[in-house]
Amino acid sequence: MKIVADANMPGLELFAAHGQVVPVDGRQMNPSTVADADVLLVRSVTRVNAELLADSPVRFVGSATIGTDHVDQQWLQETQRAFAHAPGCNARAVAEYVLQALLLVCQKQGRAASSLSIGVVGMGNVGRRVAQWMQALGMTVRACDPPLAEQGVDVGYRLESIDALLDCDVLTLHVPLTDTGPAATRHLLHHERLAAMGANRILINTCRGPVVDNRALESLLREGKGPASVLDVWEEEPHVPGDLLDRVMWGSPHIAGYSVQGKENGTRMVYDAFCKWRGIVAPEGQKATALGVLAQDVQDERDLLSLLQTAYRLPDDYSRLQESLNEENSAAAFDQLRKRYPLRQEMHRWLWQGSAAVPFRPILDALFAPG
Ligand SMILES: NC(=O)c1ccc[n+]([C@@H]2O[C@H](COP(=O)([O-])OP(=O)(O)OC[C@H]3O[C@@H](n4cnc5c(N)ncnc54)[C@H](O)[C@@H]3O)[C@@H](O)[C@H]2O)c1
Ligand SMILES: O=C(O)[C@H](O)[C@H](O)COP(=O)(O)O
Repeated sequence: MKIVADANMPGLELFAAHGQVVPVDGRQMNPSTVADADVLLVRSVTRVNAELLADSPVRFVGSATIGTDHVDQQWLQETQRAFAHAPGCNARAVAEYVLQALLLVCQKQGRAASSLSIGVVGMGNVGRRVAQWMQALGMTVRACDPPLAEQGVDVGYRLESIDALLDCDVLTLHVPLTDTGPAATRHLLHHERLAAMGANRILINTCRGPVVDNRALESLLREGKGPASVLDVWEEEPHVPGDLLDRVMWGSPHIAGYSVQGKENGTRMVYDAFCKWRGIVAPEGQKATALGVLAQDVQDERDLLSLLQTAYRLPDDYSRLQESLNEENSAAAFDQLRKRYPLRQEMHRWLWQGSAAVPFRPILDALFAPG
């Protein structure tokens, strides 16, 4: 069996027991790369559709990602090709990123995050965790998810419209990128909505770049009328517009979900689906032991930010992304930042020891809860 895989997918050795694994640059995959492949394993940068696979014998496609906008699932189904992805694999990494982003902006603005309201747009795997953690921090949480509202799903919050949420102090986006249907999300945050948010609000986008109209955001920020923004994702990746990067508060190269555990979970979930597709029992994964102890007292939000930054520093990602724009080929530099991303552990991989002021206990419990 020939298994063509994105070379950036960790843990490919799991698949090596089942055939010949051929690692390929995800952006360079083309019909000839998959001409004699049985299995295709991708990440978000490979477009999987008829153009890539029509003449290929590939029968199983796995994407080690949460997002699936790069995959034409309908065509895969119509042509009887099995598909699996990794729902929720890196939700925790994204929630840690959002928490740090929020604390950084608040520290810079001299505000207490706990006193703010946050609108969570998209209450799936990531959005629900973010909502739970922000509530644990003491924020007022509001939520929006028209598809779940339509289905009558109870997510623990009253589901409001996106327009109703524009008066929240903070808006955080956790929707898939979609182009059709009443809940399509491309340019969900268009010029009018961004302008309605205004300069006193905070916008965090960790879902997909085109959910925010990047040009509208840049022009509003240039005029001093746009929300303080933290962007992990960009409308035309791997191209990042320098004028927008200069105007956001923090930015990063689509790495919010790039924790060690987020990536490992992604591969593992696709591997389990692959084994099921082949009718074999997947061997158990190894149980991880704690990495060590983080000893730090948490008396205020500054301490909480500093604790988070023992594991990961968003400002470092921002600096690296800014520097990458000086490279002759900044799009290739963007991909390299992602390919060579430093190992980043999720907080729950450590044991935390210290004293905490009462209001911070719920968020610390959530951050260090196993699983
Ligand atoms: N930056 C990163 O590294 C990173 C990491 C993980 C996920 N993501 C992105 O984040 C997205 C969300 O992840 P998830 O795991 O929560 O996905 P999910 O599928 O579990 O949840 C998405 C939710 O969005 C809702 N939704 C759809 N259209 C909506 C709309 N117009 N308004 C409000 N809600 C809407 C859906 O009903 C669903 O509940 C993914 O699709 C992916 O594109 C990015
Ligand atoms: O959808 C996802 O899971 C994330 O956006 C993921 O982290 C993207 O990473 P990539 O597949 O581009 O390496």
